[in-house]
Amino acid sequence: MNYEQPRRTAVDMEPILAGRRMRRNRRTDWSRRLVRETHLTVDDLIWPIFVVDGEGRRDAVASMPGVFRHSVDLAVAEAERAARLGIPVLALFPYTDPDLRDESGSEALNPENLICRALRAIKAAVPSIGLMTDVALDPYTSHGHDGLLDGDTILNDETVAQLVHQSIVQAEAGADIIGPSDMMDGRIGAIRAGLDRAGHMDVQIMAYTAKYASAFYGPFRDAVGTNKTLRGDKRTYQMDPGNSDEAIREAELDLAEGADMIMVKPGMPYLDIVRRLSETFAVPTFAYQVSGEYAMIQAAAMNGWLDFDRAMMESLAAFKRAGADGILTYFAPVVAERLKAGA
Ligand SMILES: NCc1[nH]cc(CCC(=O)O)c1CC(=O)O
Ligand SMILES: [Mg+2]
Repeated sequence: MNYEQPRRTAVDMEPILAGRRMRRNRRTDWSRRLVRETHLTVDDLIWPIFVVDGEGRRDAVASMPGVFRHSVDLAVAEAERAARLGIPVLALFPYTDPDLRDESGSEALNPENLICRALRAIKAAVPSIGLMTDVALDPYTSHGHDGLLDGDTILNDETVAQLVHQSIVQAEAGADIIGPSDMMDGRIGAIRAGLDRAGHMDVQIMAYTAKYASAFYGPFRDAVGTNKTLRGDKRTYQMDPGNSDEAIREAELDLAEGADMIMVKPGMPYLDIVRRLSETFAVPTFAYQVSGEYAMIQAAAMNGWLDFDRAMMESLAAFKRAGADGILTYFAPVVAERLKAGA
């Protein structure tokens, strides 16, 4: 068979193109760089790290290859590394000893708890880095829920009162940004008022504004030990994955209550929400590329099914394109190193 184009089927392209050739700008590397609309920089990164009791401890998280739970001394070393790389903020998450977990999550209020000790140690050693903390009760409760339970019911207002207390304890220990991830109603306003009354008017709040009831949190729950403790699911407080307008109302409320920054979580499956919120509100809008997203890319790369570097960088570029001002990502140190190398 001869597959050569017979002359008579050749189309005259000139009237169709009329000189409009999109590929012109894509021909060379310098031109692609020149016309690129969005850029990822190290300033976009928030690095979530896990801390655990002990000393010299570095426990691998099985479902998150490359991620560890660090004891406070080694978390300080990680913070030094982050500062060297220019990462602006670390987000701290505790693996609470099972013996310290109880029905009401009382360890969350202990000024000597793991998170507070980590905050003080990192602040003292690396004063230039921003520190964000998670406000919710799940790593501290025996049932793994973010709130207080009465039977099977999460008590909203009672929970909020405890979250206000938790926030003040964290601010006292040195938290710069409070990150309420619990999805109780009214907690942003209550936390703002509580922080102000306690003299912490400069402590920022990044609200987990549109946090969905997602399967993509699985590996994180391994890391903080809540896969073992969690009874049931979080669908009475986290958002339904089918909803988008509801995210707008959540953002309106959080901003009216005093949030300095808003966040969408998970990230990649919810880029439409990132776009809507960043366009609608024009306030600093963040996305959390969660543990399950990290695990997906890592697992495929480890199998040789994806090019790790390219998939990672493309996934992060997508957040910028969607309008995010920054990304919480477990890839942060690897990305920062890659950006520093000029790649
Ligand atoms: N308040 C808990 C919390 N804070 C951050 C994450 C998930 C982060 C991730 O998956 O990387 C979760 C999990 C949950 O709601 O069960
Ligand atoms: Mg809300």
